Amino acid sequence: MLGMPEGIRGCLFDMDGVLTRTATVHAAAWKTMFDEFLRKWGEKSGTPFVPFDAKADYDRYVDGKKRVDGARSFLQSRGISLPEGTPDDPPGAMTVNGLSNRKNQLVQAIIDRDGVEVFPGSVRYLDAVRDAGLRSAVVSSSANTVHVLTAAGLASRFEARIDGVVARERRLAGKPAPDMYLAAAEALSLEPSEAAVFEDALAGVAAGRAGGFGFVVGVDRAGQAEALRQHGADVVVTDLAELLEPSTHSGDAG
Ligand SMILES: O=P(O)(O)OC[C@H]1O[C@@H](O)[C@H](O)[C@@H](O)[C@@H]1O
Repeated sequence: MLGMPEGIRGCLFDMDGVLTRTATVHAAAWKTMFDEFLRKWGEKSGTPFVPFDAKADYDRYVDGKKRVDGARSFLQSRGISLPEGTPDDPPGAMTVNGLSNRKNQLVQAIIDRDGVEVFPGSVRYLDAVRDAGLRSAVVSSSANTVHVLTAAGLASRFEARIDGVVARERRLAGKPAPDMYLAAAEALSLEPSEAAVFEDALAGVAAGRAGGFGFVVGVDRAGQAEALRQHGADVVVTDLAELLEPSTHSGDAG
């Protein structure tokens, strides 16, 4: 009925791009910040300005990761090494933390201005999970998770939350390491094999595979179904509601 194998007792949901239409909001904020930076960097180093690609660069280096991990990972892809700085660096300072803080300023401004849209199919799926008596947690790298879930009207839907704030407090490694998902399974008193992971990011499905979870659902919002499979998805859907009608999705979950 939920499009998952027997034995799954709980669902661990990524948020941005799975529950809420916020992956594109993050991608836009990353692009504004990195393009500001890359222009300055080009002038300083005498190299041409090559803009951040909000699809290719975002999907490959940034999506699904903790903020500073995403910043560092993209900079590395361009051979740029900046000092780490500290979390209270001013937004836009030429450090990994300063650039990350600038991106956060931008993303929060967009969310405050435009609000948050939920995917209706995901809300239907959350309803079905609750009605089936399964447990559920949200597992997001975002330190803005509470703010986004509240704006989306989903804050009371989950029994556990492992997000960017919790990961920082508990020093959990970020996705693609499985640690955040493992912490969520533990919070629900489930073995990884009893939990399903729902992810739209390559780093996220990789975390699901690395943690030995019972089922990894790739949610393809960006035309990257094959890459999601290669990184660890057992099945790929374009919307969670497809799992409520199992015959329409491609994969091995009958
Ligand atoms: O900057 P935040 O809100 O802490 O979010 C960190 C990351 O959270 C992830 O959920 C998003 O996929 C990334 O795009 C984002 O960068």
